[in-house]
Amino acid sequence: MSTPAAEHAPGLASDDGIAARARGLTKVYGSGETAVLALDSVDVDIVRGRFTAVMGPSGSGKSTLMHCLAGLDTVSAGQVWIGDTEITGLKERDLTRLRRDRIGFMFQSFNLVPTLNALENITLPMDIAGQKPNEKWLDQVIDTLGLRDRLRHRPSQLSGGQQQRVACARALASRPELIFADEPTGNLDSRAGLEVLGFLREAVDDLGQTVVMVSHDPGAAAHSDLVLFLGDGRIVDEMRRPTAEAVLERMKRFDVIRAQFDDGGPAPRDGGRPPDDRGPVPHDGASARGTVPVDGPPSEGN
Ligand SMILES: Nc1ncnc2c1ncn2[C@@H]1O[C@H](COP(=O)(O)OP(=O)(O)OP(=O)(O)O)[C@@H](O)[C@H]1O
Repeated sequence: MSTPAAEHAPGLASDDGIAARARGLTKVYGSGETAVLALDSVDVDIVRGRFTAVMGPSGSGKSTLMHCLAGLDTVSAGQVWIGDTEITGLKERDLTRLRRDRIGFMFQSFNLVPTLNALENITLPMDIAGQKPNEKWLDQVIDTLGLRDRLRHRPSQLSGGQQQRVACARALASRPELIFADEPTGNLDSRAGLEVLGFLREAVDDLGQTVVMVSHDPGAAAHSDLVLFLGDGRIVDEMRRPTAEAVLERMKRFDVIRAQFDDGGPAPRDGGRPPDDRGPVPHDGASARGTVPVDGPPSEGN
């Protein structure tokens, strides 16, 4: 399959349009009576050149899923691939190199180095890795993010939104196959948050990047192409071309389920999917377990 994103981003490892994949991904924290099943045999395909949001109630496993997909945490069972490289079972040294070379990270705290200016912060991971930035790409990232006239400023001379844009540029600078963003707007006011989401959207649409974002905010998820909903460590639903209202409505259903459970009823393992949606997983891969068909992503963004 050839997507515009694939054409934009030569040299990516996998030819099948999948930037990251998990099969049977299971994560248990602790052991014995205190063991917590954070991820329960999750199957998921992250489509390349798309913006995927991961949502779900607190404790549903969003961060754990992101950390396991990004090779930041070990898995208890199952397999994870970045492109066509299986990362489960990689030695720590190889995993570190893979993360450095192929993945960009954006966290709630920007983690900028206060003594370095914006440009130095942006190129820092590549400097550490001894890599030369591709100047044309770097220019494109800097201009897309509107940082051209801020490059010589230190983080303390930048607004929160500008700092997050620098963090975004740093994640993009080495042209990673995949960007993982954990609550990237969590520390920002709504205007700056919207800016960052707009830039992530542009990174996908204009630069062909693949973004996976964990968020609590339906408005943030509305910038994505696809929302995966986690409930009790499972992908229980997904939504294409989401709107904030539709995501909010879906999230409310988790609250209803939780309230019923708190009242003594059994908690369904499907996170409140409507009864009609509870059929078996279709053979084309669409569905109930969060497997996104390669040919099925939306053709337009928000
Ligand atoms: N290091 C850990 N040790 C033990 N339990 C953990 C650890 N990390 C996460 N958990 C548990 O695993 C489950 C999933 O946690 P996770 O942080 O992935 O959820 P989340 O959906 O990201 O939550 P939130 O929205 O509150 O950030 C929770 O029950 C959590 O308490």
